Amino acid sequence: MKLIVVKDSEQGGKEAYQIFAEALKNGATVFGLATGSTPLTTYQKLVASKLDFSDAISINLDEYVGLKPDNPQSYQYFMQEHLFKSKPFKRSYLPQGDAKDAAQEVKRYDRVIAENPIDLQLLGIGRNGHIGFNEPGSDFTSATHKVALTPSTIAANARFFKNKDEVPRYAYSMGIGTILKSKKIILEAFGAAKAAAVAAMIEGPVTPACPASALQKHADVVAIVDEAAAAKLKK
Ligand SMILES: O=P(O)(O)OC[C@H]1O[C@](O)(CO)[C@@H](O)[C@@H]1O
Repeated sequence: MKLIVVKDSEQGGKEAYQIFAEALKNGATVFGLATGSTPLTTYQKLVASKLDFSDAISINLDEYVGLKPDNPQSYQYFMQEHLFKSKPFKRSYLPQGDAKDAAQEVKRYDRVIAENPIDLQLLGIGRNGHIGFNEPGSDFTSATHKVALTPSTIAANARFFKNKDEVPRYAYSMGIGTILKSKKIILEAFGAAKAAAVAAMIEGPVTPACPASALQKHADVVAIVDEAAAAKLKK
């Protein structure tokens, strides 16, 4: 795993932007995207740039179960607001939060990914080491699935809702197996709250206790980490 330590999320966004620009220049057409506060500076740089994604495809990592796409807390809405309305892609895919049949929905999403192999996947990391919504204990070979969120993730994401009770209890998420099939991966982590997860991801054993440690098995991962999130690394 290549590690880039930056001063702050602003610098981190610039580094990630460069990798997106390079990938696009080199013919990448399918971009895996993430939500949460972490990728925001990257999206700001993409929006401010001249990069053209109108021939490219985006595939998001996850979506809350039960939320309609026009719900302001949905990841579909988030992506529209922060990226797609300014930088449209030819096609943008997210799991459908209000799908009637969960089993069909995860199959549909896996077909989308199989038909559009991901060239560059952007990831954040949860305080408990989750990637996408693959919580500790997740199977490293998993495909898209319905996940029960842990109390720690519900508490962390409550800041985006009126209160904790409004946070959905389930999400659809690409699996770790799906994520590992991406050709190249950028993982961003900013802030002291991510320091323990970053140390476990990079220096800890490869174990489902830290889902992000699965990235040690991938040949082309760039971790972009700010100084606060890098603070618990030994080297
Ligand atoms: O970036 P945040 O808001 O700290 O969230 C951490 C991670 O958890 C998720 O929200 C779960 O999907 C990711 O999208 C994100 O990268």
